[in-house]
Amino acid sequence: MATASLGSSTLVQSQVSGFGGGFRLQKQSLSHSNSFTFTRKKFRTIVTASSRVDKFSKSDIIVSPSILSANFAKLGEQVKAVELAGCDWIHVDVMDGRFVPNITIGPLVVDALRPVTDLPLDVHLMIVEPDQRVPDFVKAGADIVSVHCEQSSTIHLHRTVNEIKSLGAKAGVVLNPGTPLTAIEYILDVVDLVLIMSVNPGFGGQSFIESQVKKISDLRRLCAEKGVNPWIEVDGGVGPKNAYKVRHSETTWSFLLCGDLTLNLEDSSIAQEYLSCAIKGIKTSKKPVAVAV
Ligand SMILES: O=C(CO)[C@@H](O)[C@H](O)COP(=O)(O)O
Repeated sequence: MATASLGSSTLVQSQVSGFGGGFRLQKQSLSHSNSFTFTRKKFRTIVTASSRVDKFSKSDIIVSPSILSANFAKLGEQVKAVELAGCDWIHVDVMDGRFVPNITIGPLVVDALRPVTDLPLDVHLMIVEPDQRVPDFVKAGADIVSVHCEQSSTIHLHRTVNEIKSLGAKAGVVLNPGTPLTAIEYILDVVDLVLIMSVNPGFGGQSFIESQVKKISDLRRLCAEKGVNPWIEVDGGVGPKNAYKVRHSETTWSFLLCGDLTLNLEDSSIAQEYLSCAIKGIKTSKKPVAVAV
């Protein structure tokens, strides 16, 4: 079967070029005393998590495709393919089979992806007690770590958000479709990003929940009242046909649109074109105009 492969020479080249501002060479050891241990030691070019994200402007429309739909046997190649197709960040969906009914990946996969791309790794933790795992994900190379505000996931939200920031990553907070904005009112001043779930978390390929459009407008109003300007990310069921609903071009506030990009394309001849069109389609999505007949 043909794949969306871009070949290893492309990968190697992009590892030695394409870095932006300040980086340093550092021997890195990943270790944490949780249910698994990193023992791998290696030399790696380090770009700080914040500097990768700070290269983006809040007025940009950012497309952050989810790796959930990738062929995991070809993950590196497929991440490179979406990068070359023009995406901005890579969205990494981490699920534990407890907070959500699906199990995906852990820090080892983030660690494996880090040398593949210099795009920000935007890690969404759909797990119970994320504070237990945050250090592993940041050490593995996450640039943004987002945790759920629901108490069935994060017990001490303010503490966990501050923990993420103290480790040098950007901190995001996530709301399920049924969770009201009041749940994050008192941490809006400390978060870098708010992620509005426009599907119930756990699976790709679900339909966009329309009621979340109002929640996004209400969030923008709340942020304005509080004088804060976090990234606003909308995740689930977003594609070229409906992205305009969650993008508000009248302001300079950016919206990050995840999902709806099928990474798992098996035909390399159409994969790159398909991905480029999908990303462009999301960024330029417009409300259809009624035509008189
Ligand atoms: O976090 C999730 C689902 O829980 C999302 O990131 C989805 O993976 C987005 O995929 P589509 O809904 O666009 O297919």
